[in-house]
Amino acid sequence: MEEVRSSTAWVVSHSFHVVVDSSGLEKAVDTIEGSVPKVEWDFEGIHYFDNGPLTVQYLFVLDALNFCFWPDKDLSYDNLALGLREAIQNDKSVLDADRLQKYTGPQLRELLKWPRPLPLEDERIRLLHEVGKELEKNFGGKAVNLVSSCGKSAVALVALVTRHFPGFRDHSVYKGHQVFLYKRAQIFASDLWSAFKGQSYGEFNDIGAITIFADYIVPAVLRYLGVLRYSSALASIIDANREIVSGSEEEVELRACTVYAVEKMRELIKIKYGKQVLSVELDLWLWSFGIKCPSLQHHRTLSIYY
Ligand SMILES: Nc1nc2c(c(CN[C@H]3C=C[C@H](O)[C@@H]3O)cn2[C@@H]2O[C@H](COP(=O)(O)O)[C@@H](O)[C@H]2O)c(=O)[nH]1
Repeated sequence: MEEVRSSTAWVVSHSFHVVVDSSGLEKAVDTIEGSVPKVEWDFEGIHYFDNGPLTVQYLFVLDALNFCFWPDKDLSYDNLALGLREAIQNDKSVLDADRLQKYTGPQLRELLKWPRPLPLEDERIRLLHEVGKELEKNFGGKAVNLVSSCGKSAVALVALVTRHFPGFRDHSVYKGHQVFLYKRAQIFASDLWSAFKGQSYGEFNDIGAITIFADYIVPAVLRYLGVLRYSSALASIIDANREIVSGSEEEVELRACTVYAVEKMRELIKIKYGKQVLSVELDLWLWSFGIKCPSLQHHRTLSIYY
C-alpha cells in the first residue's frame, strides 16, 4: 500500500484545515503504553461466518456496500452486516453472482429488512450489479476465486479488487495530486484476515502493509484523542453537522491525515516500546472506541467510499 502511504503523506505536508499533532500522538501512544487494546473482530456478533467460501462472498458484498450510513440516523453498519447475514441464513444463494446483478432498490431494502430507501440506494444497486457482473465474468461468480488468486498477499488482493471493480477505486485529487485511500478494498482484506484468524482464505503474509481504513469514525476518535487538530472553520462545520463535499480539500485532508497519523502511531510504538503493531489492530481499537461514543461529532460527506 505504498501509494496510500506516500500520497497521504504528501497531503499532510500541504494540509491547511487538519494538522497531525505530534504531542497528542505521543500522549495517545503513552496512554496505552504501546499496547493496542485487543478488540475481537465481530465483537458485536453481527457477521455471517461459516469458515468457508460463502463467508468470503458475504464479506465481499458487505464491503462493496460498506459506506454512508449517517444520512439515516437509525441506520448503521450493524444493520447491513446483520441484514445480509440473515438473508444468507434464509437462502444460501442470495449473494450468487447472477442474483447480485438483478437486485432493485426495493428488493435490497427487503433483503435487509429496512423499511425505507437506503442512503445512496441507487449507487448501492449499481455497485451490487458491478460486483455480480465482474465476479461472473472473471472469477466464476465466486469472491473466493478472487482471494485464491492473490498468492496470500493482501496487497495483491487490494490491487486485484481495485483493478476489476471500479467502485472500490477510492481515490481523490488534492491540489493536483492523486491521493489513494482504498478504504473498502483494504477493509475486505482485513475482514478476511480477522474473520479467518490469518488462516485459510484469511492467510496473508503481508497484512502489515495494510493501512487504516479512512472512514468518518476514526478521524473523530483521533480528534478526541488530540491526535488531529482542525482549523476553526472546519471544526465549526463538523460540530454543526454541516455537509462536507466529497473530494474537497477538507475531506481529503481529514482522511489522509487519519491514515498518516495512524502510521506515525505505529512507528512511535515501535521506537518507544519496541512493539510491532498492525494498522488493522489500531483500526479496530479506534473504530470500536468511536462507535461506542455516539456523542463524537464526525464529518458528513456523501460518498460511496466510506
Ligand atoms: N475504520 C473502520 N471503519 C469501519 C469499520 C467497519 C466495520 N468493520 C467490522 C469489522 C470487524 C468489526 O467487528 C467491525 O464490525 C465499518 N466502518 C465504517 O464505519 C462507518 C459506520 O459507522 P456507523 O454509521 O456508526 O455505523 C462507515 O463509514 C463504515 O464504512 C472498521 O472496522 N473500521
